[in-house]
Amino acid sequence: MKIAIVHGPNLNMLGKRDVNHYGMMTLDDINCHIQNTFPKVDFEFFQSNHEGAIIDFLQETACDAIVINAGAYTHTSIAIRDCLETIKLIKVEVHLSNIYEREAFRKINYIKDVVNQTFFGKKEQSYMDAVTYILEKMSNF
Ligand SMILES: O=C1C[C@@](O)(C(=O)O)C[C@@H](O)[C@@H]1O
Repeated sequence: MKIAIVHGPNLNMLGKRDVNHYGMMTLDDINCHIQNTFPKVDFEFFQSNHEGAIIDFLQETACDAIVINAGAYTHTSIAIRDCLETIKLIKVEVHLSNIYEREAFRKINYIKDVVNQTFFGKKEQSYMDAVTYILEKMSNF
């Protein structure tokens, strides 16, 4: 069982972004934290600042489930939404910050209704909750 962890634009800049919203961890810290928390799970980590590259990755993935933080594309990308809608895997959306308690434009979410679940507002813990959700869901199959 392999889980893809997909990080969208600007998430490679974690550590330099607003710590109040995103926490202190860098992207490498978060990826290591995920792997260390779930040592028996095989992960594929992917980050891109490019919408098309994210879509290419999603279309080609051989993973069994997807965790995606689409970053700002969450609020703009019908293309990523359409891509996720086509993929018949367990898909979980995450956000470090609470997108529903920030600017109005962050309340627009093109992704939330083409994924199984969304976790947000708990900084890196949002990713851990997403992986736990997937593992529980897969153990029920
Ligand atoms: O880049 C990001 C990160 C984010 O997805 C989050 O993880 O909280 C929230 C988005 O609104 C923002 O554009």
